[in-house]
Amino acid sequence: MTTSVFIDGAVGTTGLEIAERLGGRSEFALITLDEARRKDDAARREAINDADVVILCLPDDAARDAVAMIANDRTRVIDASTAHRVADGWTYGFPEIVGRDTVAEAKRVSNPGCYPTGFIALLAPLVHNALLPAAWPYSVHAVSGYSGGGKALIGRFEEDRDIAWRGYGLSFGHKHVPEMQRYAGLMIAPLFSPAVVAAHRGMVVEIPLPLGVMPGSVPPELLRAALTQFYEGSKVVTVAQDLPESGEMLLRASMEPWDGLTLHVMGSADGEQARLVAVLDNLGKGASGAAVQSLNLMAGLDETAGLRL
Ligand SMILES: NC(=O)C1=CN([C@@H]2O[C@H](COP(=O)(O)OP(=O)(O)OC[C@H]3O[C@@H](n4cnc5c(N)ncnc54)[C@H](OP(=O)(O)O)[C@@H]3O)[C@@H](O)[C@H]2O)C=CC1
Ligand SMILES: CC(=O)N[C@@H](CCC(=O)OP(=O)(O)O)C(=O)O
Repeated sequence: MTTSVFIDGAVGTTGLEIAERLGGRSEFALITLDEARRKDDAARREAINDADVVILCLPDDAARDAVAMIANDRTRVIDASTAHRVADGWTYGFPEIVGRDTVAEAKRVSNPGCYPTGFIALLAPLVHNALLPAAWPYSVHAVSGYSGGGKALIGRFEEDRDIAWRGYGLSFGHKHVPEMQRYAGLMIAPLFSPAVVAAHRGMVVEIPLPLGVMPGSVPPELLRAALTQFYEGSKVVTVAQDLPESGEMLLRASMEPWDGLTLHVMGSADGEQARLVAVLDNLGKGASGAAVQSLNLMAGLDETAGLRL
């Protein structure tokens, strides 16, 4: 059976990468709107209601408007925006965390944010299994390639080649904090310090852990073992067992599209400190790859079909 798919926002950064991953796949038939009609509400309404699955790759307000255009009981949604990530009635599209069957059966799926993907992948299994405390003020430092800010930020970084690093979120309240707190099961909102580097894609999310002063904490090796067991069998998420041989971690500006996620647990010799680090592609498991993974499950297919792993 063919699943018809309409990508609303198909020529944006996320939309284009989803279309690339669906290209040549006979299980899906893409509904497309030409340049003259892609922002025409009547045309979008028709395409949305014709589709079995609509994937929203739009700014938050436009995503809310698109959902309001659905006038049938059949059309299912994957929303790549932040609009519905902690909204009632929506399933968080993180199959490894919420369960593959839950995503497969969902009608309204909210694609996780790019930074929260790394944060939640590292913390949720450990907090849910009481290996790390829920009542702790976690910090999270992260860098993203500039494609994370869509067409506008890509334009800015490609115009001004002198920006090497851009810290932001300086007045707090970043839009990703609520989903990080909710799905990692935390009692206290994490302190989030995001930044952008002069690379098109790629992301590193780091959570420093002062284990020695954290109540009920366990040694770093146990944290790594628990994550390894949790993600056993996943073709998308890998837990590194050793330190990189070179003794350093690199994000390369030439990174190719990649839909995987690698988790690292690095611990000090005395076990008093650890660094949890997630490495991903903001446009891969952080956006388009995750949307295709959920779409595969919703269509009853292998979750990794068409992914770049
Ligand atoms: N980039 C990333 O790494 C990630 C992005 N996301 C989310 O995905 C969504 C899309 O982001 P991204 O692809 O980066 O953004 P872009 O700015 O690259 O693309 C957004 C697209 O939406 C189009 N658009 C805007 N308003 C409308 C409308 N009313 N009707 C139809 N089309 C419209 C834009 O048109 P036009 O081309 O004319 O401007 C543009 O093509 C956002 O909500 C973002 O938060 C999520 C995770 C990561
Ligand atoms: C580098 C950059 O600007 N990143 C964006 C997050 C990516 C995004 O807009 O998408 P999601 O919220 O859907 O993940 C930001 O920090 O606002």
